Parts: sequence; C-alpha cells; structure tokens
Amino acid sequence: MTSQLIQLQADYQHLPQLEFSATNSGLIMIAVRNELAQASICLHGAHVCSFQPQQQRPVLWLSSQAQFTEGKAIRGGVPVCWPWFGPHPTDSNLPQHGFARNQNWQLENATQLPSGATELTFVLTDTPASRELWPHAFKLALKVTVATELTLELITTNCDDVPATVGGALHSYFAVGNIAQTRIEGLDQVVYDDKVSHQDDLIQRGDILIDEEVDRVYRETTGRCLIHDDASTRKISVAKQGSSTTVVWNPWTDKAAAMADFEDDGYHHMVCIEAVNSGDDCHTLQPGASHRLIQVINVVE
Ligand SMILES: O=P(O)(O)OC[C@H]1O[C@@H](O)[C@H](O)[C@@H](O)[C@@H]1O
Repeated sequence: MTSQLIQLQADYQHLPQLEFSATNSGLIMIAVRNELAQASICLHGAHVCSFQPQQQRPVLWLSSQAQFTEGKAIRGGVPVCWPWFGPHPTDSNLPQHGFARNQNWQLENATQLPSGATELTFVLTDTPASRELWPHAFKLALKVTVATELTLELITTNCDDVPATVGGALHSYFAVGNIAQTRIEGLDQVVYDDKVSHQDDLIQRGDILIDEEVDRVYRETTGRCLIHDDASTRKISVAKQGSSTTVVWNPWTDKAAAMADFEDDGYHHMVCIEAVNSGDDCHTLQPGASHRLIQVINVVE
C-alpha cells in the first residue's frame, strides 16, 4: 500500500461512507456509499468513474477497456477538461482537452451532510510542469456531491498576478440502454458547429437522434438536456451553470474502433453531454478571481 493510501485511510476513518483502495497501477480510488447513492472517484484526474443512485442502474458509462494509468485520461465517467477544451487554440503540440485530467489531484476535504449526501473536494495547483503547459499560478477545485443527484462544481481561481483565460469542460459520458432508442431533448433551435462535417452555424431542429458519428458544439445554450433512454425506460437530466456551450458526442463505429480504450460496440450504450467553456465562452479571470462550472445529473421518471 502506498503511504498516500494509508494516510487517506487514517484521515477519513471517521467517515464510513468512504473506502479507499489502489488500482493495480497504483492509482487511488475512492468508493462513496451513502443512503442515497454510490459513486467512485479516482484521484487521477479527480475523475468520477461511476454514479448510481439507490434503486437505479449506473448513470455514467465507463469503458470496459478504460486504462487507469498515470498520464492517460480515463475513458468514460466524467473527465475534467481544463484549462482548455479540445485542441489547444494556438499550439497543436499541447494535449487535447488540457492537462487536468492527466494529473494526480489531492483530496482536500470530505464531509457527510445532514441530508445524507457526501461532499468531497479535490484540488489541483500549478507546478513547474503545469506552468510549461499553461503559464499561470492557479487553484482548481472540483467539489463532488454524491446524493440522489450528482453535483460537480469545478472552481478555477486565478492565483497569478496577471489575467488568465480559462476554458474547459465537464465531459460526462452517460450510459444508455440502446443509442437507437435514445433522444436528447433541450437543444431545439440552438446554433451549432458540426465537427464531423466541418459546417458551422447549423440550427438544431427538434430532439437529437444519434445514428452516425456526432460531434457537435452547441453555442449560446445554458438550459438543461434530457436524455430519453427508452430502452431503459428512464430519463437522465443534465443541468449546468457557468457554461453557455454544450457538446454532444458519440464516436460511432470507426472512431470507436480506432480508440484502444473504447470497446468496439461501446458506442451503442453511451452518449456524452458536456458542459463546456470554449471559444467565446472562455473566461478571462483577473488576479484572485474565480469561475464556477457546474453540472447537475439526476435520473427523472
Ligand atoms: O479522445 P478524447 O481526447 O478524450 O476526446 C474525445 C472527444 O471529446 C469531445 O469533447 C470532442 O468534441 C471530440 O472531438 C473528441 O473526440
């Protein structure tokens, strides 16, 4: 057992809702089990890997071929993309979706709330290596609240003495019974850029149905999406704050087959609905200022 694991077990032995373990590759996992729900979170990336309210099936999709390895993003769950979303705007040598999802975060605090929810706060701060990728002093916190709903609050604080521009995403992968019997409500009439056909300024008409590769950046939209998962006879609500960009992604056949950590037929059972800050929706923070990106996920009847 690593000394970090032993320390965490000692620090949080008063919280029976938490169980700490290490993967074969030495990454630390936290299992959260309370009267409302269960979840698992990897310290690597502060990555929420699973979320399951009581009496429900898993809400998040996690690839059976996900790799739990230092320096590699976990495929599925909720990757934290930060401080940019997608390719870096000016330097294609920098990592896709930023670097936060590939770093070891710290568990700053965990508490059990009177409501039965468990709240955990993870933090990441700048290092000499991070400043080579993004030249700013920062504190990034992810507050994860595990209850009947899963609430993720990503708080960026600019600790530098110059302004810093921040983008990113809560890149949530949702589990669906069958993508052919799934539709996404909430983006009707919203303007989007289609990253598959490379067409910009298209307009969504009605609900989104997925029967091919979908990679769309919906702009100027702050509303919630509702995933109608008819095969599982349930709906998943995905609400957000601090973001006016929503990305919908399903890699479909060829892209799924090309990803080593994505099972070939996995695209039948997932869709990403991502709360994003990108393009004009990035935020320039003055020294000391903060930005909050929030996603709230729950199953509705
Ligand atoms: O493979 P990655 O880096 O996790 O990215 C997965 C996908 O993430 C989505 O957010 C992007 O819109 C896609 O273009 C991308 O393929």
